[in-house]
Amino acid sequence: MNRHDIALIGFGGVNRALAEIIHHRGDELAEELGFVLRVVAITDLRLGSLMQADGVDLGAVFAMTGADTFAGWRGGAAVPQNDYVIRNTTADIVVEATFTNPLDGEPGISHVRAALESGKSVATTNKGPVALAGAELDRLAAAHGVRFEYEGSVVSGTPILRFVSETLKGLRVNAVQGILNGTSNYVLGQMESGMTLDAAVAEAQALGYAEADPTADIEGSDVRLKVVILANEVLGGSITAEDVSCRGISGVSSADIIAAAANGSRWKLVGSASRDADGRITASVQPVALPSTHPLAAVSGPTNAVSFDTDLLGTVTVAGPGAGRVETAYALLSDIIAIDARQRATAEANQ
Ligand SMILES: NC(=O)C1=CN([C@@H]2O[C@H](COP(=O)(O)OP(=O)(O)OC[C@H]3O[C@@H](n4cnc5c(N)ncnc54)[C@H](O)[C@@H]3O)[C@@H](O)[C@H]2O)C=CC1
Ligand SMILES: N[C@@H](CC=O)C(=O)O
Repeated sequence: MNRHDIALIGFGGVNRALAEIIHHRGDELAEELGFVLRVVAITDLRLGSLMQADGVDLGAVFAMTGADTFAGWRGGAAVPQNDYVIRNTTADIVVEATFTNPLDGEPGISHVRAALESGKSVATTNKGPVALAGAELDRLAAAHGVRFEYEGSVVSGTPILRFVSETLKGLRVNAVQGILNGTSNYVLGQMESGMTLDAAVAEAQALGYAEADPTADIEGSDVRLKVVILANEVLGGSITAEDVSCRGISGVSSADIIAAAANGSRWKLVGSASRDADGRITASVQPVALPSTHPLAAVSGPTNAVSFDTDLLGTVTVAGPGAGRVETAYALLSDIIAIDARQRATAEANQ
């Protein structure tokens, strides 16, 4: 049976959840998908790095506690030798899930670049490389005959990007608007129930929804990156983060929320982008008090929703999990499945 060897770069909530899926559901997935998944390398800031071409014992990794590192393990080191591991691992797919850096996309961009340059396909949930260097990395992947997949960079495991590129084929999407951040939506909901912003953020962190620095969720820079990705992927734009005006939810007070509720409205952090007749893209992130009749008003908790304005079908709205460790790990699995399908199609075409 075909096999994909995986290198996990970053071993926090999302990549650990992917490793658990592979560990617990690997046999079932192999039967269903026709390929085996095996982890052959892991790097993480806290754990160090591990390269084992014959497959990492994931049970032993899950059993690590406290200050344990990979030092002393066969093929292990106490420091995360990311570049060395990415370039020298026997993996054919590198899964990048280190933190999203909204300023310059590093170290994610360098990790993805190193993987593609060394002939490995990449699956990532890291928004930095996609939003800040997506076009360059797409070109690099094509030049090396490998894939760069990033379904989880927008709306977690809910397959927004492939929904547009595969299911909405033939339609022209002119605008996109959505609730694109699970943490801020969860926080606004908890504030509706009387919780403070700080307490609600702490809950979102514990639940695995928030960024390493939750300022990105609250001040809107996370949604800003997602708007860039949607504008470029879905509307065919080539905008940058600077083109997206951005205001987060820190200015929305409990009093604002109570006043909105009295009018039947709910505050939501809305990201949007639209293309005018000349092809110019206008994009923004801002909190809006939506009337209860608005399709996005009822979207609660870490759920996200995106509305696509299309020429032939009118508005199509998709809702689903927008954050969460397991939900986002599923996005990575869907990327791996897409990489496998593309490789098989190429192999068949070359026969
Ligand atoms: N958690 C979620 O719901 C979602 C997360 N994402 C993105 O997925 C990525 C991972 O998210 P989580 O696992 O939740 O974050 P996390 O903070 O739990 O894990 C990130 C891991 O990367 C490691 N790391 C950071 N810098 C590193 C470096 N230079 N070298 C090696 N390891 C490094 C950290 O030690 C940590 O274990 C982030 O980019 C996040 O924005 C995307 C969609 C949803
Ligand atoms: N912190 C983000 C995670 C997904 O991108 C969010 O809350 O949406």
